[in-house]
Amino acid sequence: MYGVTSVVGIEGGYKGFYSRNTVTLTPKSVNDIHKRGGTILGTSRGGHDTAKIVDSLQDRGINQVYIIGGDGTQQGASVIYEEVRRRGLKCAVVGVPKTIDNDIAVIDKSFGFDTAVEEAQRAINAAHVEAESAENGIGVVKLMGRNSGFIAMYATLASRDVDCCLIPESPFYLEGKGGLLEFVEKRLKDSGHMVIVVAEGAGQDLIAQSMNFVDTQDASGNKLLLDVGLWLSQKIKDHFKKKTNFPITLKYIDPTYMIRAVRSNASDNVYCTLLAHSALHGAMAGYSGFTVAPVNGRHAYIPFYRITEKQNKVVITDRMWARVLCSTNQPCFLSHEDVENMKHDDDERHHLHNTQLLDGSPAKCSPNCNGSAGAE
Ligand SMILES: Nc1ncnc2c1ncn2[C@@H]1O[C@H](COP(=O)(O)OP(=O)(O)O)[C@@H](O)[C@H]1O
Ligand SMILES: O=P(O)(O)OC[C@H]1O[C@](O)(COP(=O)(O)O)[C@@H](O)[C@@H]1O
Repeated sequence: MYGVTSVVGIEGGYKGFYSRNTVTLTPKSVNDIHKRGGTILGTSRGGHDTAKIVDSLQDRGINQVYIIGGDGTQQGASVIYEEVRRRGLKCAVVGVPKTIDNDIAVIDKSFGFDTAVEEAQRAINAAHVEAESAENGIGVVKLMGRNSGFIAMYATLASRDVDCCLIPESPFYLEGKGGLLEFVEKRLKDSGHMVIVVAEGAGQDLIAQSMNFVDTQDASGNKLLLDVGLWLSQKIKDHFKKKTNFPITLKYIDPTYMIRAVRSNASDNVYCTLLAHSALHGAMAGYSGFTVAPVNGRHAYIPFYRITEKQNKVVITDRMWARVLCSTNQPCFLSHEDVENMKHDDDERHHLHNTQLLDGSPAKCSPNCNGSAGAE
């Protein structure tokens, strides 16, 4: 349609720009990739040398670059775009949102999220079957979600077999009145079994405290997480060990990488096609410096600075989290005062955001240097 003659792939993430040769991508070579999990190009953490990346774009004569990944990747794309602009290069920089965590701000959802939620159902179902079959059976399922608990939240709502959902945004505590252990005991007495879904980033402060853990980071600068599923399982076992006549059977399931590795589902496949079309039309129309994705159901071009200014997180004073609490009947672990304070903070943030929009803040999604189209 646009008469493009050459499309190349960069292998191994950002560092692939300057440490590897490109691979030629043709309609034939990518024809079946939606039927596989993972990535044909490979991925990596770290390795963001902006100057070298833009040198490589320049040397290779690349005039459109499509960068696929999560919120860290979009941050990287944003600084590449700034450098491309600073050098005055004719190269469009486009971000495509792909992460199962759904932690990219502004957009309706990221590619991969639906698939992850769907696959998480299998693990929850297994945990439920195991828990139901044993005396005082407890199934603990860990799901991905480093800072954002969307997978855990949606999987919980979708499955309806979950008795308690723990996410990074909602602090919890174990001991004492209103604590998790009290709830577990009560639920076992009432139903004889239960399923707990925990997002990998939940309760990290609690674990760090109990283990005197010092922060370490991966190559991308992300905090290395401790295994909340193992920790929680042990705490629950320890609690019931102290009780006489209350034997439990706990099964811990960690399906995280199995979930990330599956092929995308039908809804994500369609979504991916729309993202690709939209991204391409945007770059061909002369835009640059944007992430493409639907916002309130409409495909939009969102300037990088809007995408990178914050992370998408579950708002625990919103209705969706209330629906989870309603469906599980779990404690909310917060006092009335905590909730009011959070609401107040959210209102203030919302007000500030709207004021910035009305003020007409920083740069807009800019037209590409070839300037064939696009309004500021
Ligand atoms: N603030 C940043 N500035 C520039 N590059 C970044 C930034 N954050 C992340 N990156 C780059 O994006 C890559 C992917 O980020 P990471 O957080 O690992 O994954 P994700 O894209 O899934 O969030 C990193 O390895 C790094 O090269
Ligand atoms: O953004 P992606 O690649 O879909 O995956 C996000 C998930 O990957 C992780 O960063 C873990 O991945 P790695 O073990 O490969 O570093 C999780 O913390 C996070 O929930």
